[in-house]
Amino acid sequence: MILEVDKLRIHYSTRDGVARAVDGASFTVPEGRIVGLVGESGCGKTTAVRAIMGVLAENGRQAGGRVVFKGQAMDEATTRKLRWRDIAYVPQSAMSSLDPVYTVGAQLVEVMTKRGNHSRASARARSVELFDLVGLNERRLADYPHQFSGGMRQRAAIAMALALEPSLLLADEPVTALDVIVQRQILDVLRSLQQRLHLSMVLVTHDISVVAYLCDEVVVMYAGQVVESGPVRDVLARPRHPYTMGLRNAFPDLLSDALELVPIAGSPPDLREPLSGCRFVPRCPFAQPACGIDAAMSGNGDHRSACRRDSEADTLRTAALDPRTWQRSSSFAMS
Ligand SMILES: Nc1ncnc2c1ncn2[C@@H]1O[C@H](COP(=O)(O)OP(=O)(O)OP(=O)(O)O)[C@@H](O)[C@H]1O
Repeated sequence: MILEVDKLRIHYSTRDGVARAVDGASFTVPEGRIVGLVGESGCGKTTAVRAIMGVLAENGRQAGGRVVFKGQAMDEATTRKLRWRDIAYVPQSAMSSLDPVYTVGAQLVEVMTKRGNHSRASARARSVELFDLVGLNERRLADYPHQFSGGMRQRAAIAMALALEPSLLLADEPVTALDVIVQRQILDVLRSLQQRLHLSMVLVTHDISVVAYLCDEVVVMYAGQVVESGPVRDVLARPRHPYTMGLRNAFPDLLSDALELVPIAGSPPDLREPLSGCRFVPRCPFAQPACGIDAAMSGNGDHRSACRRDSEADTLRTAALDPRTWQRSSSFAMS
C-alpha cells in the first residue's frame, strides 16, 4: 500500500460548534492504482485529501487517526517534507493552482526551482516535457491562464502537480466544471499518466460515473465516514450499502445515457450536529430501528460495507433499482 488512512478524524471549529468533517474514515491506496473517493458535496472528501496533503484550513485540525505513506506515519514535519515531491495535489478549481498574472510556463519553472532543486534551464526543459505529458502544445507555455480553455487549465494544473515527480497524486474534482467530452479527455490524460509514470492516485468526485470510467477501486464516503469500499467493478455491479445504490441511480453513465436518473431525496446531515448510528438513516428507504446503532465495515475480501442489513444486500439492491423505492423517505426516519 502506498497510502493508509486509518480512523482519520478531522474537526473544524466554527462559531456554531465543531464540524466533524471526517469522522473515523479508513481506506487504503494500493501502489499504482487509481482510487475514487466518492460522495455528495459536504461528505468530507476534500477535507480528507487536504488532511493527507497537510493543507487543512486554519480552523481544521486532526482530532484522531493517522495517515501512513509508504510505511511511514505522517506528522507535520514529514508531511511538509513529502508535500509536492512525493505527494501532490490538484485542487478543486484549476484556477486556484494557477496565478493569473504569470504565464503558465513561468509558474512551472517557479515551482521546480523553488520547491525542487531544478536550475532554471532544467526546469524549462522539464516544462516542455510536462506539457507534452498532459497533451498541451509547448508553445502555450508562454500563455497566461486566462488564455486557456477550462480543459487546458485543468491539464496545466495537472502538469504543475506532476512537476516534482510525485508518486501519489490527489486530484480533487478534476473534471467537475467541464463538459462531458472534455471530461473524458482529462480522465484519459489521468489514465495515461498513471500508466506511463506508474502513479498512484486518489480521485475525489461526487460523480460515480467518473469513478466507473477511470478508477480501479472506490471508497464511498457519507457524512465524514466510509460506508463502502472495494474494487470498482464489484462495488458498482453489486453495491452493498443503500447510499452507494442510491448514488449509482443518481448519475448518468459517461458512456451512455440509457438509465433513468433517480436522485436521493434530502441532503447529507449537518456535521456540526451530534450524530450517531448510520448517518444515512433519514434518507434511506431501507432503514430499520437497528440502524440507530453504528455498523462496522464488514464483508468478504476487498469489498466491504457498513450496513446493518448487509446480509440482505441482494434483495435491497433489487428494490433499489425501482425508482419508486426512492420516492418514499424512510418510514422509520419519518416516525
Ligand atoms: N474551513 C471549514 N470550516 C468549517 N467547516 C468546514 C470547512 N471546510 C469544510 N467544512 C465542512 O466540512 C464538511 C465536509 O466538507 P468537505 O469540503 O470536505 O466535503 P466534500 O465532500 O469535499 O464536499 P465538496 O465537494 O463540496 O468540497 C462540510 O460540512 C463542510 O461544511
